[in-house]
Amino acid sequence: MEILQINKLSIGYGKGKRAKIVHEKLDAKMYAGELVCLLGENGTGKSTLIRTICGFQPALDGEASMLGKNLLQQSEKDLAKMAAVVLTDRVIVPNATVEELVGLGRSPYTGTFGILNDEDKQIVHTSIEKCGILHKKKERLANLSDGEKQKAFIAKALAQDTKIIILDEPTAFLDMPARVEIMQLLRQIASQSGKSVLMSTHDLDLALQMADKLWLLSAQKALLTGTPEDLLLKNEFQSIFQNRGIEFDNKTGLFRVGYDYNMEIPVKGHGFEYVLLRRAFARNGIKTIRKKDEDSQWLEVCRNGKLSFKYFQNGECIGQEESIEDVLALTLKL
Ligand SMILES: Nc1ncnc2c1ncn2[C@@H]1O[C@H](COP(=O)(O)OP(=O)(O)OP(=O)(O)O)[C@@H](O)[C@H]1O
Repeated sequence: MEILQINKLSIGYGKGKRAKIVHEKLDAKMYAGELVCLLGENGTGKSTLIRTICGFQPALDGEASMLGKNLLQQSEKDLAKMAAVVLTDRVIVPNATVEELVGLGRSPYTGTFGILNDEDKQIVHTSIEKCGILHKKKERLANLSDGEKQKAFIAKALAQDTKIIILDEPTAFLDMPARVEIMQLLRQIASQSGKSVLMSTHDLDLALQMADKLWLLSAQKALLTGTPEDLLLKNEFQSIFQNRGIEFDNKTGLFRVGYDYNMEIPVKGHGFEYVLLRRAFARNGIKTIRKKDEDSQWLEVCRNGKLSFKYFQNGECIGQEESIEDVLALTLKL
């Protein structure tokens, strides 16, 4: 089921002649139960897009709609029932407990004084439980780790009981295990509760593995959308992140640093040892090329019981080392 649709949406700042257009005519769709990661280099407009969709800043043109209703024309309270938002520059109330923060998620449904009824309290409890921080329910936010704090904000978004959850860089400032945990939690929320989750991130590797769809935003192109695999097949990452000496390797889904090579060495070998040797050599400006039959001198990765790196000249071994550090030193001497 289609949940969110953005249609010829133009985003940016200011009005009229002095408007700063960040992007024009963006189109995208999001379906129920999908985790969508919004990716793009610094300054391409991810936060601007997210803030516009959430109604925190006006669109310059076009529309964003949810289940047929124009999000950009909703009252704050109605919008809060449609989409829950977790921003990086969120206001932290350090003295509030996890339970109190998550309780704020119920505010679109409570009266003026924000008093929670039994059903609200149950929803708050379940939301905290789903985020795996029930043991921190009575803890003050100031006493939580960054990862736990993020989970508390996600629990608040869950308690808001919306079809969409939108998050701006929820994994920023977290260490690797915490990033994975937050992504897994969001993945679970999308697939188990049928909510649509849209998040911006710089964690390309995690997004490639865990997102159902990616939205790629770049300065040159409009918004490219699709499964990570389709975008890899179409070679879209290369054009988007082609910048500042990095290269995107479609086969591994990883970035390669572009090196200036000043030497080439024919190498015979394969497997993990060869990959690591190639990486260490590249870092030192040495390009490894596959040994051809006619090469008279080459380096060979040998695995006869013990790993060794041997230099051959006209079929004879002229030097041998057992570590990458030593073979590199030998290579630079030769
Ligand atoms: N309040 C503002 N007024 C005018 N221009 C702004 C404002 N905020 C951001 N911009 C500009 O809009 C463009 C997009 O910024 P935005 O913060 O949306 O990018 P981003 O992709 O989220 O970047 P990052 O990955 O660094 O967070 C940038 O050129 C930025 O300088």
